[in-house]
Amino acid sequence: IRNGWFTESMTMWPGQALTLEVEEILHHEKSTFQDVLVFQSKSYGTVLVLDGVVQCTERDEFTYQEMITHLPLNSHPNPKRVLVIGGGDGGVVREVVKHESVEEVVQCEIDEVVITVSKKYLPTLAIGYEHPKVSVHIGDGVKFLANHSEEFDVIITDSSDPVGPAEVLYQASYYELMFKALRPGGIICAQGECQWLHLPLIKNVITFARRIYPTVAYAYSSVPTYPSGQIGFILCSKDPKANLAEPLRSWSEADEERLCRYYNAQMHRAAFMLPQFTKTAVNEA
Ligand SMILES: NCCCN[C@H]1CC[C@H](N)CC1
Repeated sequence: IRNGWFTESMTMWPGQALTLEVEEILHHEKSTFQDVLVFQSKSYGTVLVLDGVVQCTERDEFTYQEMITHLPLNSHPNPKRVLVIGGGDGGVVREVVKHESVEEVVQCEIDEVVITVSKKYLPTLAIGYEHPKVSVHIGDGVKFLANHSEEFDVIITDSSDPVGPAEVLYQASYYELMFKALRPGGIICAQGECQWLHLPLIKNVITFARRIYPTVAYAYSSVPTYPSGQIGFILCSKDPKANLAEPLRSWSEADEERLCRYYNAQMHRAAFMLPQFTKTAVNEA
């Protein structure tokens, strides 16, 4: 942080950076896994940063949390048991419990410091932890999945970038583990990086995902404080006939208004409509 500004500049997105004006540093510590920083920004509310990378801000987190959750959940006919890998800030579990059909949400987060810090400084996200349907397991998602077979209807991988603790979550072996942990008809949704910055990575993940799952799709949404202002999602289904781009279930407009600020049935469909350069890359995968 220099003269009151925080800058996110990473080799993962060379030649560009995001800078946010800082009002106050709220917390800064090194956990076992990563550097954890929380600051009050001038215009984006409280900001969580891990190893120098913006994870979420109070102002725009809802776009990402709603889309990574409701794209898979509204693509499943009757989701009862949901697993969240990562998601330490609590935003995804806050969204999952909005689905009446869900009976249990299990979250596996490797770094307890992220949960503790989110409960203290990001209460509008960590509110998810207060719900009776939510149970939290502190540990490595890969190890957790290895001990669970055919248990979950939906698995959401709410991860940071493929550098550091989340690197293993972008490999074929991890997608095989999720496949094994899914019930028949199960769906996974993983943080899928950005079409402007990571097309080779996206192509690589889709290529191996297609060897494991019968249905694979890429979607994206607008998130101002993520690199290039967008983030993608990789969705896979065990159902060969699944059309992930068409919501199987949707709320009434009144419920959409009550429950979400970004997601609705139209945005669900729109998320899968890709610009030509991405569509070509995804089709070639
Ligand atoms: N719940 C927030 C999860 C973090 N999502 C990622 C953070 C880092 C970004 N470069 C990409 C999305």
